[in-house]
Amino acid sequence: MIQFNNVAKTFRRARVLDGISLNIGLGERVALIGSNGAGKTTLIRCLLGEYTHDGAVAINGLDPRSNRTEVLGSIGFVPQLPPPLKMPVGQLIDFSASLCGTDPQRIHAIAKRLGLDVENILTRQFVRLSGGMKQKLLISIALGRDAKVLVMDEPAANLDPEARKIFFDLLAERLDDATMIISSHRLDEVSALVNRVIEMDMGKVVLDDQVADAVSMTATLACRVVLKRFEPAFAKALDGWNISCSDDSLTWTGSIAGPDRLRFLGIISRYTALVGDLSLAEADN
Ligand SMILES: Nc1ncnc2c1ncn2[C@@H]1O[C@H](COP(=O)(O)OP(=O)(O)OP(=O)(O)O)[C@@H](O)[C@H]1O
Repeated sequence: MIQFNNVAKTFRRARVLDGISLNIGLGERVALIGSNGAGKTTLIRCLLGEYTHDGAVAINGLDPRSNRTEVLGSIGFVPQLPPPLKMPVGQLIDFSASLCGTDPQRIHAIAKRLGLDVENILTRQFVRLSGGMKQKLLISIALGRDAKVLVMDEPAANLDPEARKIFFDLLAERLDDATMIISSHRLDEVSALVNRVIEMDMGKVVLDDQVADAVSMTATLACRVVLKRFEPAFAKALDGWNISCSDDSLTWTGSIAGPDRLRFLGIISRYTALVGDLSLAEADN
């Protein structure tokens, strides 16, 4: 579905992509990870047909630079930095919907599921929304259409846990009909969403790993943490998670979205000395 064949890109004299060859098939969900400056965004920009480069890129056999309209019509893209658009939200939705031939109401419906009530902000300039609101709207625009390829740069970074859970559900609904590339600095943020991890460093692919596809994206885990003693910092760290404590603040119970399992355990691991007992069990949805 997506092919990079010996792709190289040089800015001035710096070689930013250094012979990237990858084949990404239908149904693959790729975490594109790597440190700052590794070349992730540049690779994505080549896929979107924005840069000239050496080597070849193809989506369904089409070169994105010479078939930009057709290729962009098949890609839902959530950029790393929201564009500084002054356009009002309602107009932005209508404009985006008309570009990719979808019904604006599909975008409204996804935004609503993510907790963004678009009807109340139709006349507000996009640039004046909060970071999380912008991200929800960009995700809604990317998912509110029949895109065969979803390309997302740190898509869940600004979302609260509730919106993240809904975002994972929305992606789960697209597993059979879309290929996903999710760029991130941190594997723990995206690990449960993906079935392949590609790590870049200094313009090269340094790791390309198929990963176990065991955690269902829609699973909910019942969670229970028993503390040996209470620390206010622990309560603060769990602020925003769907978890609450007993009267003595020692027993914490709640539910965790399946794909958030690793992120949650990462937080708990900072308080290992406090934890007397911990359980996470898959519950029926
Ligand atoms: N338009 C440009 N002109 C010159 N250099 C550029 C340009 N775009 C990117 N670079 C350089 O290319 C290298 C790779 O940048 P890129 O944005 O692709 O990395 P990245 O892996 O996405 O990093 P981050 O995680 O910080 O977003 C960096 O050294 C960057 O400075």
